[in-house]
Amino acid sequence: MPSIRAPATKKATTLTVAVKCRPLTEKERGRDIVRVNNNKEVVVLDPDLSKDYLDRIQNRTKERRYTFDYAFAPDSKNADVYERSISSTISGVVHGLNATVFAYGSTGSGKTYTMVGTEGDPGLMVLSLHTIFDFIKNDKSSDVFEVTCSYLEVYNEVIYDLLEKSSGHLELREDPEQGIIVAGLRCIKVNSADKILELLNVGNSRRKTDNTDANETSSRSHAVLEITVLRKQKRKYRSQVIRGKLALVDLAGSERASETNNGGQKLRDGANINRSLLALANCINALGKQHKKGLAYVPYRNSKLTRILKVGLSGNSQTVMIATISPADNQYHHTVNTLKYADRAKEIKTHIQKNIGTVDTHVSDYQRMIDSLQTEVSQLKTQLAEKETQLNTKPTERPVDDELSWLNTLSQETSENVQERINLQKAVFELEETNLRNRTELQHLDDGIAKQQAIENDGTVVQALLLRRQLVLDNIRDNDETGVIYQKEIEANEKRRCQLQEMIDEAISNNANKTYLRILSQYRLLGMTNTELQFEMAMRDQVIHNQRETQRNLWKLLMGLGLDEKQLLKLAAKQGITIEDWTMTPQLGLKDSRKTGHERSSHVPQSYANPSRTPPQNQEYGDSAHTYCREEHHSSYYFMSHNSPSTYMRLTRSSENWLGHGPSYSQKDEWNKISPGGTSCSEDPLRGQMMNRNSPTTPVNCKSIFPQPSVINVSRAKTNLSQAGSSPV
Ligand SMILES: Nc1ncnc2c1ncn2[C@@H]1O[C@H](COP(=O)(O)OP(=O)(O)OP(=O)(O)O)[C@@H](O)[C@H]1O
Repeated sequence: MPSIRAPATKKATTLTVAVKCRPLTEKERGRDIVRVNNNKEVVVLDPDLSKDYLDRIQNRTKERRYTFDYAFAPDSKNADVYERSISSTISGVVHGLNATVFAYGSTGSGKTYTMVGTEGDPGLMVLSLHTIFDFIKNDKSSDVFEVTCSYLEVYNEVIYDLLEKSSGHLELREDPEQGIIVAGLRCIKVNSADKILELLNVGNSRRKTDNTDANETSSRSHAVLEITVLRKQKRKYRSQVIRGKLALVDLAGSERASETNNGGQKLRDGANINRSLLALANCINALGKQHKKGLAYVPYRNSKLTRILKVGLSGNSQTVMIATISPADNQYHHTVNTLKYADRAKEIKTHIQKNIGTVDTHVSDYQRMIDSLQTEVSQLKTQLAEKETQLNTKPTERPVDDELSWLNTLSQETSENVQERINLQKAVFELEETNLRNRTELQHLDDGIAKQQAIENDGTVVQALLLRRQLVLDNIRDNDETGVIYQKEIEANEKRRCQLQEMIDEAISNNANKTYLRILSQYRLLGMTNTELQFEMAMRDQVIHNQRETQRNLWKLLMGLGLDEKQLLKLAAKQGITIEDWTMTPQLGLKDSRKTGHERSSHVPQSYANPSRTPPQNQEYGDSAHTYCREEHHSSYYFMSHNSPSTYMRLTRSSENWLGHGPSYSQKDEWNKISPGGTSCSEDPLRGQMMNRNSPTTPVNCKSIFPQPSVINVSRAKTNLSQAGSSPV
């Protein structure tokens, strides 16, 4: 019997921001200039004591005041921070929700102290782990839990596994289900908090730290501890798996070269740390701006750190930012800077939903292909490394030093060139996707303005719409400017690629180290094929996304009919359909950490089956009018407006398919697409593929049937890609 699953509810939530001020350390002889009021307000006094009364009342003081969800004075313990600001978030992880906690602040402000802590004052990582295992221990259901953990660091834009003794460089990969993941990262099964703490200690001892003027044990890398809780539930028809993830992030501290007195490697580390923190700050800026201005492009791709934090910043995650500050007067600028970003982060919205899969959920074919390609790429990399060692050790084969270093440079540059290309190309697609949405909104606004002008007397609504229109136009312009920069970078990358290819070709024809060069060529080629496949997958993601959206809409429609649960189940049974997860659907079981006391129990109602209850609101299903949940199609660049009239068209058509009537060809042109080869096609929601209309079991190449603007983008991208990767170098 076919079955449909009630959609997992989405809940829009804002980032929780807590500020923690550390005590003055013994070494610091300065003045304490930070005051915390009512556990919410942070006041930073003007460090310049010489300012007189007149300056102050004429507002010439540099005193600053900010309000946050929570603020903690220097005498607070880590346990206070934990209890008040994140404990409720952590408990959601056992119920299939994602959570991210990250500490942000300048060097020496207390991030590591807050996240890791000491024996007498255990940090948030330690306290969270205890909560998770306590929950599991006290769980009375028959569910089976499996907890795994990974621990990585990003140092100088390279990812290392902290749970591996001598970890190599790890790569980031985009997974349609899980978002960004780190390929090859070790995930260890654990059954107690103590075991994870042991691993945490081992990992911390491997972390890159250094003694700087600002901090004796300054972390020079960003560390991410990720705990995954799998909960297997036996259901009537099949097993269900709920997966919750908790990411705890200890960032490296921003610093000023002039203050740290660093030189050489330390200076370079500092520059890299600042670069990735700047990328994070830019993302926070853009996300904060989005709240006011709609769809601004968020440059996640500018650093590994921001790509790793992407889900925590805007996707399916309940996120807490702990901004750490020092109370010392000589840290005034750092403190105010941190507070400014924290203030902006308050505006960031994420969308949380349970991660539910079934045991028989199969990995898509595309994903398998990409996985195997990536394994091949990583094997080739190992071969390359081995070859390099041989070249170093075998005296008979050893080429002259010049050749060796030339080959090393070539290999390094080839690898960087491929990675850069992949990143740039995807960034351009994401940018185009953002602007496509902006243009759709612009179109709606123009229609709205025209309609409103015809009926309105005082023009207030028109004014508001015009204001919004201007903001959207600004966004489009900003994004276009960024796009031009990316295009130039792609051209430069392409030029470099040609140069590298020529160098390798020449070397092969000159009989240089052939095997090595062939491996290098192969590596390049596979890197590019990999990119192509990822794009194909992005298209597929979009089809899946649209299916989900249609299902969501169908569900909404069902709920809106006012039938009770029994009637609906009966109706479904008549059609031979089982409805799964009925009671679980509207329940996220999550508290809004921003509220306190009795206000906190903002649960979504248990069931909408009772007609007297409120039908689902937009927000609970992801604000369908203006909120676009990127986690569902994070790598996609096709967009169909959520609030356009076509939503209903899609629903009608798809519902017919769902009920087994087969596709209807009488719908609008939008759904009657013609591939360039002249084949008419329609989308099969069950297969998630476009099918040839004349032969409904024959899939049609997806890229040919999407709406016009996207088709243009893809062909251009495809051309670029084939130019870049079709011929082995
Ligand atoms: N709440 C606190 N109570 C007591 N000491 C603290 C507290 N927070 C931080 N410290 C002390 O301040 C110093 C700097 O803290 P920490 O190493 O955690 O800073 P950080 O922000 O992680 O720095 P970096 O970015 O350089 O790694 C340490 O000596 C730490 O013990």
